[in-house]
Amino acid sequence: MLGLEYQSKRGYIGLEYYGRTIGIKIMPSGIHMGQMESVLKQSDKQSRVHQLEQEFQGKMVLLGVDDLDTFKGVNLKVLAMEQLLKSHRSWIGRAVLVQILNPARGRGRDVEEIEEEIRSSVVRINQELGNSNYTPIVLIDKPLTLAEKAAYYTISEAAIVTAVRDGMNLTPYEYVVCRQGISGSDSSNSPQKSMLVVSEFVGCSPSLSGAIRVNPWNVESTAEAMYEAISVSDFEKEMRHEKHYKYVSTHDVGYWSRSFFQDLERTCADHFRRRCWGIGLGFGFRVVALDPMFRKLNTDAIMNAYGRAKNRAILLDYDGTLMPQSSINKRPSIEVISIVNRLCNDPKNTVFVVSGRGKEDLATWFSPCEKLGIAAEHGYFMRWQVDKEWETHAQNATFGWMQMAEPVMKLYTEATDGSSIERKESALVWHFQDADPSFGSAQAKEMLDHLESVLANEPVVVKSGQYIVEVKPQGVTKGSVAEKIFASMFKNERRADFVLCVGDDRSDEDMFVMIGDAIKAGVILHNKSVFACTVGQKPSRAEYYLDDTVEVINMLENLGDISEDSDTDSGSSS
Ligand SMILES: O=P(O)(O)OC[C@H]1O[C@H](O[C@H]2O[C@H](CO)[C@@H](O)[C@H](O)[C@H]2O)[C@H](O)[C@@H](O)[C@@H]1O
Repeated sequence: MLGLEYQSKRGYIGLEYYGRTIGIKIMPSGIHMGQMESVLKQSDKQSRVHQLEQEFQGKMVLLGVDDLDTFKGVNLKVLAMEQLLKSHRSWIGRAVLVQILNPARGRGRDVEEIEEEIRSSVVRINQELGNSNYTPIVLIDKPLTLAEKAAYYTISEAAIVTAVRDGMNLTPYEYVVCRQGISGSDSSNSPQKSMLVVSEFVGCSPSLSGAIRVNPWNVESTAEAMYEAISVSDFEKEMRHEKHYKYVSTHDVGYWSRSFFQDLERTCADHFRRRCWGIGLGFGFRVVALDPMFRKLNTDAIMNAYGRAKNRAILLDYDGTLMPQSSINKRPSIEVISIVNRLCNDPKNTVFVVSGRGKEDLATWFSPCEKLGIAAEHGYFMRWQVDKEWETHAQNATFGWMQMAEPVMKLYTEATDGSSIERKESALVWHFQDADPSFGSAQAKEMLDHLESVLANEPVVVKSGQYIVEVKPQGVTKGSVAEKIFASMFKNERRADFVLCVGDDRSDEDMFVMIGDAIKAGVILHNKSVFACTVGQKPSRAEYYLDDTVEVINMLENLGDISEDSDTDSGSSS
């Protein structure tokens, strides 16, 4: 949604946005039941009902209540009424459309034109199909009180809403409540009837499952729906009314406001313990929420813990962690190779580079680091050290989905100058780092949605990363890499008592989450020497951050020095 990460929570959608969860839920507002009931009790409403019952005696009234504007589809409704009478001539003289036109909220040529159009249709139809005793369409274009409108609702057999675009539109709700009447009155003891014909383009339409739904642009089918509404059996009218009244009366504004406050409390429960920072200017201004425990990684603290530990797990992401994102040459520098080697050569250490990159590049680049473990393609391939075989995540995985994903990526590549496709053994990646930034990210959001729908039934996930959209097999995450490393150390009686995990992007968050799970499961000794660290200050599951790759390299260099010193010490003492 909007290219942002979201989860389906219980009954609503939770958007993850700069460290906060934004809850999104459809709440079809509803009416104020108390207000409606007090209107129904008004004496002038009752007397107006009696007058209208006499005025329309022997007639079946279909009712429209709309504002005078271009979107309400009033003329379409009038034309549908004409069609109903022409197709079912037995209703001529018996069916009447009463159309209440609330005064326009503004004036302008479009309003004048639509008003003129409605009037001339009504005059023409009434002349053609009416007579001195029968007016097929009654247009009421003066302001009415709610009590007067309630009287019209009460005497009408069906309410017709044919808007071509609208918001919620509570006319059908008001109609249903008026047809029910007041509890305790004589009429409310006998079963009530009501029928609704509602445009599919109106907000309330999905909530009224007993309504006859129409596309108002289709005049013939709207006419048939209006005919059905007045001619079905009384029993069916009662059943539909009962269903609607039950929903409308229980889901009023009070219900939805209580529901809203419950959701608000649940969604924000966690926000109170976060620290919020305003960053950026103008349209770029954002509120970022960070955990109060989120802090800069202290070099002394990690060096002390490192020095004390006996079994260390060190998991390092590559791009954005060991390698600056801006670097053109992506090969690790001699300095990085030397630091990684120093860490690997310490027998207390299990060191892994955990990356989304392919295994050939990583193996070539880190070939001087013989004891380094490599997890490539987010862990689809893992190798414990240079002289060991590559392990594959799933032996019998199928990749037929690539033939579905690639044409979609090609479409976006053709339309987005500077973008390209990377084919890995287990994944396909669309890159847009060299495209226009805003167009590239807009295309990426659209493509992500497109791929998710095309691949909905395939065993893959579609993820966005640093200027990439990637399709990869389900279950392949850096989190499962971390899990395997901790489990293997535990099995070999080398349970980790020091964990350093550094990464910069979304895929690395899976490792941070897994570390928490491993602590709970006891696979890692305790959490005093656990350093989950993201690169850059941003919402993260990591407790620590370092500002950039330079700080990461400096910190690793310090740890490498400790290992080298202890190696020298043990060498000299032997
Ligand atoms: O897990 P990482 O080590 O962070 O790797 C993730 C992706 O790295 C590569 O993409 C990145 O580098 C590209 C330039 O070489 C750049 O265009 C892109 O924006 C970066 O995300 C790699 O190509 C991807 O397959 C990895 O998933």
